Amino acid sequence: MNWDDTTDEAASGQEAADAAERLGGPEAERLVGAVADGEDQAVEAALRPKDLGEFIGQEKVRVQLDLVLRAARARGATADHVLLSGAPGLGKTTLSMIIAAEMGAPIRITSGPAIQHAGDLAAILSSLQEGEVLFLDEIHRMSRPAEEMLYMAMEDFRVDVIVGKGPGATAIPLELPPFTLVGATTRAGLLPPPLRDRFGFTAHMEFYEPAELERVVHRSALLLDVGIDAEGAAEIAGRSRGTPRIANRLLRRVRDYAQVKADGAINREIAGAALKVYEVDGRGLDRLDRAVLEALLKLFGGGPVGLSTLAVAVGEERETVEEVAEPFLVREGLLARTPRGRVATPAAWAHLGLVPPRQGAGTGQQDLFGS
Ligand SMILES: Nc1ncnc2c1ncn2[C@@H]1O[C@H](COP(=O)(O)OP(=O)(O)OP(=O)(O)O)[C@@H](O)[C@H]1O
Repeated sequence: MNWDDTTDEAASGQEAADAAERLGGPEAERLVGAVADGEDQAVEAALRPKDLGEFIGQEKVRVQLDLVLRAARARGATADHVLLSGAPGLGKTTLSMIIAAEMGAPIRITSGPAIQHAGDLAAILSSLQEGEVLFLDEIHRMSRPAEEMLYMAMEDFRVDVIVGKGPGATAIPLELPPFTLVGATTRAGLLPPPLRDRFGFTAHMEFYEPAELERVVHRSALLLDVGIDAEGAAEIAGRSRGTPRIANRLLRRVRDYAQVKADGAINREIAGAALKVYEVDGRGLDRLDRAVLEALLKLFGGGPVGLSTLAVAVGEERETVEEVAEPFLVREGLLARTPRGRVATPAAWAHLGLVPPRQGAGTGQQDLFGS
């Protein structure tokens, strides 16, 4: 993205997903990364809410979806196709499973990158049962021919299978049973309008409020059989970057600490001490986030400074700073991307406990160190 783009894309969490796609390691390996790692995948199934009543937060989406599903059930029909957009770890997969459970239907799970040929999609579609939910994660990464096949499947429950090549190729129509497609994307804006228009219901998932994440932490602690008090849950929730997946991951790390260093129960002190060990600060910033902010404030007086210079200063790739660290810093209102370069906000100075330079007083180095 351009360096003068501002908050919109970053705030939506799209960059975190892009970073995961392109950079893999740096985002996927972070304790506060929103993308699932191997351990998450292993334990998440046990922590997923099973019905809409158990699903925390996302009030608007829950109410609207409840209506869509109840109405379909009352008509004895298959539910409309549903598009879920939002950052990684906010509950899109969970919601797709809930849709299937609420409809009493089986679910098939696949993803855009796994469907590279139209034939791959035809094979999946033709083996669906009546009423089945097909969850297509990262739907924006499907190949073009598969996407075009999906248009017809969604609208007419039919696909044309092309047999042969060149002038002799023929299209053989194949009837499909009615099914519900649940598409998930971090990039709703990238979906071609004909695809977007074929979804009967579109839901945008927002980042969670701290109070909602506290409920997520309490619920998960109960399922994991870990004792936690209200302040301990608040401490974890406040550092979870608005994302249930991160809240659950931090809870597991704090649980380890509580088991080794105390009696296994989690309170504020234990949570704070554990997350200090893992270098996740009170606002959910990790080592990389803080290195970027510190360089911006201490070396460049709060900016403006160019991205490449900032990246060299922290010893990271430009892309890592731009796509892994910055989106959350922008979303938190700690850093701004301006046409002249990266600039720290007053909140950034306050967060690191530093004093911003006076207007026109140079880099602010003296103020920073209290002289
Ligand atoms: N509303 C919620 N209430 C309770 N737990 C939740 C909620 N949303 C998500 N979770 C938990 O967060 C974890 C991640 O959720 P999920 O896998 O559904 O996210 P996702 O949006 O599909 O992520 P990705 O885009 O990376 O696949 C799950 O283990 C689930 O238990």
